[in-house]
Amino acid sequence: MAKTKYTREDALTFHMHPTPGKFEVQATVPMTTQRDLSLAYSPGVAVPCEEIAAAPETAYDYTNKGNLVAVISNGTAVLGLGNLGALGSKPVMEGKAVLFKRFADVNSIDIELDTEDVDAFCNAVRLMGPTFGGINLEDIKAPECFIIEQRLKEEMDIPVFHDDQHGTAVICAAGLLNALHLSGKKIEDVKIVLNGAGAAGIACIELLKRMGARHENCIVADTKGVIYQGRTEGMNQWKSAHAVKTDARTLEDAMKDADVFLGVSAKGAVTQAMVESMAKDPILFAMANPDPEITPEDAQAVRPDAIVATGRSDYPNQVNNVLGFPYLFRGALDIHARAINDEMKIACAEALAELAREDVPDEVAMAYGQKLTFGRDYIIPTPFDPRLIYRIPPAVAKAGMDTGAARRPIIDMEAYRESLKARMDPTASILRGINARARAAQSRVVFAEGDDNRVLRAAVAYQRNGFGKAVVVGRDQDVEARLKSEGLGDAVGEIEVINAAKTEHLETYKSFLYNRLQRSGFDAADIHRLAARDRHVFASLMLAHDHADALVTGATRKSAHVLKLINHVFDASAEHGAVGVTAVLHKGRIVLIADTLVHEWPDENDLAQIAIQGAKVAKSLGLEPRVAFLSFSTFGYPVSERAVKMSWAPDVLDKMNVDFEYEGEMTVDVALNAKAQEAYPFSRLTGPANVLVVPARHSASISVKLMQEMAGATVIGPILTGVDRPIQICPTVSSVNDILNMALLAASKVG
Ligand SMILES: NC(=O)C1=CN([C@@H]2O[C@H](COP(=O)(O)OP(=O)(O)OC[C@H]3O[C@@H](n4cnc5c(N)ncnc54)[C@H](OP(=O)(O)O)[C@@H]3O)[C@@H](O)[C@H]2O)C=CC1
Ligand SMILES: CC(=O)C(=O)O
Ligand SMILES: [Mg+2]
Repeated sequence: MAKTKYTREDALTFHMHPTPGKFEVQATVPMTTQRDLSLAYSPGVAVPCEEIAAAPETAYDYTNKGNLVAVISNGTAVLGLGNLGALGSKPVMEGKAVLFKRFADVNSIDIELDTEDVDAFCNAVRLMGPTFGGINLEDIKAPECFIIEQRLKEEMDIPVFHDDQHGTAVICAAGLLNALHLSGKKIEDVKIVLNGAGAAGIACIELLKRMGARHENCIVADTKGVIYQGRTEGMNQWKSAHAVKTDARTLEDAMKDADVFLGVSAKGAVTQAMVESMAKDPILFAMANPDPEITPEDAQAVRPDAIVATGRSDYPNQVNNVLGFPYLFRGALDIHARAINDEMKIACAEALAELAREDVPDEVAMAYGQKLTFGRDYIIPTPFDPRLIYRIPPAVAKAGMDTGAARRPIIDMEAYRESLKARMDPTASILRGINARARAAQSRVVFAEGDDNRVLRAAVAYQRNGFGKAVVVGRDQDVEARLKSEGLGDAVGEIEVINAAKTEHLETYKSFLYNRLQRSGFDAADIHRLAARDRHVFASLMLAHDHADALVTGATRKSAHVLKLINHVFDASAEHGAVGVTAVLHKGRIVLIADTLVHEWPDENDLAQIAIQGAKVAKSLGLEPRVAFLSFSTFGYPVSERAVKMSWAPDVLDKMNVDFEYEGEMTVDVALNAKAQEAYPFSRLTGPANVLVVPARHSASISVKLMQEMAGATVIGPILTGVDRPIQICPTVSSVNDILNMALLAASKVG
């Protein structure tokens, strides 16, 4: 798996834009009219206040409590970076909050408490209990974290869960169950060495012991070495509980003949010599963040038989609590749990382990750009597995119900599973799918406009993110100056720059172009000008000669003009079946609008062709296409001469035996709204449309831009489809990210 490359500047820019930090708060009720105001606030708000005061459990009905979790830290053990203080921990806590939302649709807010005093900390958290449905404690160092969690659990009536302890323990247990399964060893027989006797370490070893690991087979070590019976230095009661009778004094001693190494300590704590001394088929979970105790490369260099996991997303086998806390809380919140108990944790671990052993569906493989099969490099589900949301919380909720932790049991588990599926935003997995496919394709993408700083930044990002090779068309000195002015001087040697006038292939390109255009009024001088001076034509020629795999252009000139130039080299016109399809992503929905680029005023045959290309793009994005032909009338009313072609287009498709749903003509609300569709029971659409074929390019442009400007929708495209080679034409207003997205579409051959 390629390592994701980013610079310190990338990390800072990510956190600074579009606004400082990683999330904002949004209202879920209308706040427009005087009436809204009187209901949301005084006087209407008094009614739920009184109800809750009389019956506290109704807070789950009238407030956001039931789906709100606080991520609370004092910053004393921020990842493996040590004590960075409360404020220094805020980026991590904001990060956990957005992970809650992204993976389990749990609303979450970060709270950083500026105290290392256990009493002050506990008081603050306890007092804010009414606000939340659960408390996720994070990055608080041991041993204070044990006291804090224990006390808050006793004092509060909502789940209090220290993620570094139990989240880590649950994922570690899930991964270990599967790793042992693969190496044919049993938990009760294996010799386990744990390095790091803090929050994560103590919880991991305790859970593994509960699951069958034998006390005398487990050696725990910390900065002072092995925790043996009788040791006095650097001890506390939680460490003492795991002290064993042993002659081993150092980690090195302990690792000899060990079957399992678990690291929740610090970067580089393990050497290759230690790994070499382990038993046959060793298992190493080097979980320190952001850098592991030993890298998988280093471990496997000396022990190719090792199964290795880390806490990072850029290696196989990510054993990270991100796989646990979102789903544990989802399940706990949905039963209005009083606590997250051991049974709920074990159910979570077992459900995760079981999921990894199952066949990975194609949609997951597509999202990862590779087939994942249970084995040494896939012992635990990947964090973006869309099955997690409907497989893990039900297991947690059921265990909570079975053990009396539920205040409100779930009656219909099947309906619950369905409701969990509906929580997830499908657009995220689509974007991820494009990313992963581009990464797997490793395409050489030519960026035609090397004289534009946005394009250069996108090209650098494309290559540095490991998607493949970026080639820019431009003059070396100009590109160098531009990169330097963007603070990307170090990218000068990385990116290949091709100067059209100087390339060795110019004569070949010119003769190819002359052959195509000699009977269209172009003479030799025109051909030279086009091939050597026009970067759109030149870049197209590179693509036509397989000197690149994909092309991105259009950021500096109007799309229609660029398309005309590309047509000198490729058959990318309406007559040849080219179509522009734009993806509009908004509020968890995605619709494709076509034709947004090529056909000015399509007739019914063109419209059928546009539908076919639109459906093709939908399928390549993992959607089941449902095409609607749009108009301002629905099934013949009101009658209009201009709209009639939209009702003829389905007739054209009827004769073509296509394999997707289509219907029309209809207005856009009927197309998109299941309720509105009920008025037309004869309609062949089985649900809201996701491909909208519009009557003309002007209506396409108006719809897309209106959504973008008024609703703030994310727009990807127009995706040029129906052309032999992957070419994408960006709108001139594109940002760096838009251009990068277009490059990824081209690279992954969507369209
Ligand atoms: N992958 C994942 O999901 C997770 C990973 N982690 C990682 O685990 C690590 C520990 O986190 P946490 O338990 O919260 O922190 P704590 O501060 O509570 O505990 C750290 C423990 O590690 C020990 N330690 C530190 N450096 C070394 C070293 N070089 N050799 C041996 N022992 C060492 C400390 O020893 P002593 O007691 O002597 O000070 C202490 O016992 C961090 O790197 C963190 O990122 C944590 C949670 C989840
Ligand atoms: C993953 C995590 O919680 C940590 O490293 O602290
Ligand atoms: Mg943590």
